[in-house]
Amino acid sequence: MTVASPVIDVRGLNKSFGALHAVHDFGITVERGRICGFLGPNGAGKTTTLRLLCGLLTPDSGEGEVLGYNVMSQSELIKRRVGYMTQKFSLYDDLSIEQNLIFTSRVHELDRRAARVEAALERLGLVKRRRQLAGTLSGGWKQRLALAAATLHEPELLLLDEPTAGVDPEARRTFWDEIHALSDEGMTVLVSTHYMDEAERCHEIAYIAGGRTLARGTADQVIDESGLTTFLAEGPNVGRLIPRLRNHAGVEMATVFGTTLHVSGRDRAALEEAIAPLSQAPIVWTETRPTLEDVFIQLTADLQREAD
Ligand SMILES: Nc1ncnc2c1ncn2[C@@H]1O[C@H](COP(=O)(O)OP(=O)(O)OP(=O)(O)O)[C@@H](O)[C@H]1O
Repeated sequence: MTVASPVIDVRGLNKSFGALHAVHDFGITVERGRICGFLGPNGAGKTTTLRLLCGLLTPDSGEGEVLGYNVMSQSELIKRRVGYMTQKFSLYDDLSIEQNLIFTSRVHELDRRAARVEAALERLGLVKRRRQLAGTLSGGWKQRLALAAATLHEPELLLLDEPTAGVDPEARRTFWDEIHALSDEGMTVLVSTHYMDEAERCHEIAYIAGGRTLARGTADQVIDESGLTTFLAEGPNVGRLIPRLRNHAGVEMATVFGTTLHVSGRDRAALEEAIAPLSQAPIVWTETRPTLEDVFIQLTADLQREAD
């Protein structure tokens, strides 16, 4: 692999479990040092896609390379060069932080074990807690320990499956600072998440639903390409407008966010027609840039309509 080659360059990946086609024609190119976020509803196929890319599952069909190795035939070589953090905490509750890291380094038969463990403890701010049992750590610290374990062998590609699910905002921010620090050093990161703020912290995102990639690009590109227009209503009890909007042609989504109502659709004229009769004081309407969440709700609704 030359320096300029993408770390991931795959096309047409498919994976079925019996009759369930979990991943349809998945393709992606990710350059070195990029953080790529996978978003999508539960059961969309994000975990399966991550597993296809790190060599834990072999695609039924497809082609391409991960870290310069053939994704169909060299999964063993890929597996050894990636770090994978699963959804479940998979370390030992009854071992200390340090013992867990030593154990992981032995399982992977790493060289320079003591130095690697020490560096990981320092990097993730775990030195003071090194003797604390993993089972007694809070969610955020557990995730940092899991990240330390997943990066101990200095992988070139890191796959994180919902790494911050259930972790408080402060710990999530610290975790993301660490992901960005790794990326700045050249680590390529694929991360699945349900959090919109995390999607915005990725260099690029892929939105997956029903096993298909429905949108791909930077957050701005995904918003621009959605073709959505969004109006925002502010005023007392804006939620009461929803029943009058939902069945109106042109209104594809009407959802309350806090004290504001977001109304979106792709047909601007029809949307303006829908809100016109509701534009009376004290309700104030303004046009706003659609958020990623607006776009994702829209994409999932499209898929649902197709399925019905
Ligand atoms: N080993 C397996 N055997 C059978 N079905 C599976 C297997 N792994 C995943 N599936 C199914 O494939 C589909 C995609 O699952 P996957 O875990 O990839 O989705 P996901 O997007 O990661 O979901 P979540 O956000 O809930 O983690 C689901 O319907 C799931 O039940």
